[in-house]
This record gives sequence, C-alpha cells and structure tokens, in this order.
Amino acid sequence: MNIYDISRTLHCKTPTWPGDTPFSYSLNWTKEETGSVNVGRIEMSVHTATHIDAPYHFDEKGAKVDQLDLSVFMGRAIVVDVSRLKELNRVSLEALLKGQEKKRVLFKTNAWEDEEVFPEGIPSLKLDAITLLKELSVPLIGVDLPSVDQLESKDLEVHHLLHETNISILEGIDLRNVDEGEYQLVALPLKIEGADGSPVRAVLVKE
Ligand SMILES: Nc1ccccc1C(=O)C[C@H](N)C(=O)O
Ligand SMILES: [Zn+2]
Ligand SMILES: [Zn+2]
Repeated sequence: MNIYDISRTLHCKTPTWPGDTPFSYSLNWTKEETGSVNVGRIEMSVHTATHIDAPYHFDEKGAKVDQLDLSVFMGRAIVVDVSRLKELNRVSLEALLKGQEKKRVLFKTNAWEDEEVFPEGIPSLKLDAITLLKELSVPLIGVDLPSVDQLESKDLEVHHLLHETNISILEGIDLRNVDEGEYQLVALPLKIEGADGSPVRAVLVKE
C-alpha cells in the first residue's frame, strides 16, 4: 500500500490568510520544568494550510465541523491535472471528468508557487463547472490553493454554489508529488464543537 501525504506542514512560516492568526506551536511546559514531559500548545486559524470548510464558515445556518458526515472525507478520489487549462469551466473539465461519477475530485492547479508565501492570485472554478460536478454526483472537491473562490471575493459564490450542490470543500492540499489517477482519500476534520473549519491530515492511498 502506497500512502501519499498531501498535507502542508504547519510551522511558524506557514502562510495564513492576510491578517488572520499565524500558526504557532510552542512548549507550554518543558520536560525540564515538569520533570516528566514536554507539553505543547498550538494557536492557529482553522483555515491554515490543509483544511476543510464547514458550511458555517460562510452560512450562519450552515453545519459546523462536529456535525459533518465523515464519509464524505474518506473514499474514492481522482487527481486531475488542470495546470495547463486556461479556464476551469465546464467545457474544459468535461473530457477530464468523463465517466468519473461519485468520486471526490482533487484539482492540481500548481498555482500556489511558493509554499512559504501566500499566493497573490489563484484560479477558481467557473460556475458552469459546478453544474458538471453536480451531474457527476461529486461529494467533495479539493484544491491546492487557499480558497475555492478568488482571494478578493466577498460573496464567495463558488463556496455557496458548492454548498447548495452538496459538495464539500477541502483547501490547501499539496499535490506536487502525486500523479493524476485514482486513489482513496482520507482527510478527517477534528471534532471541534461549533467550528467553521478544521485542519486535516490529508492522505491519498493507492492500492
Ligand atoms: N481565513 C480568512 C480570514 C478572513 C477572510 C477569509 C478567510 C478565509 O479563509 C476564506 C477562504 N475562502 C477559506 O474559506 O479558507
Ligand atoms: Zn477555508
Ligand atoms: Zn474556503
């Protein structure tokens, strides 16, 4: 069994959404102090690095992280290389996704060039592409980007339309070391009561 880790590393240089809480890990107690153990603490925005968005992130009435159906975050997935496409629209994706019903779709855009710098501009799905995902009953999409919408978007129309279409959102994956093809995805959110998102450890398994 081959396991590909598609998670970004959390460290003090992990870029965050501009203005959001930087990631930090530090020892609250050292082994020297306690005489027995090192004990760490973390501080972070839940939208850091590889994470999922709960609908509550963009919809006051939306489900929170601890209420999500976990089966969406585990199961058959395909990685599609869209790095050469001009636009992520229905027509350009149709050929790539033909016959791929019910699989999670992970889009490899390669557009986040420097992992230590928050990108300035990113590609995003055109709304007609989401109609195609709906027809294919795609349960989740993943992107190697900090958002499924344009970074400056305030209405978050891609987030909203995906939610209305019952498609879950995985952001900030790292697909640089994986080829196109079919895998099993595992990317489980933490059980954080009431949260709008959660970091995940995302892996692809090739059998
Ligand atoms: N962290 C933020 C802080 C302020 C405003 C937006 C964000 C986001 O994370 C939005 C992004 N579309 C996201 O879902 O991850
Ligand atoms: Zn997010
Ligand atoms: Zn998002």
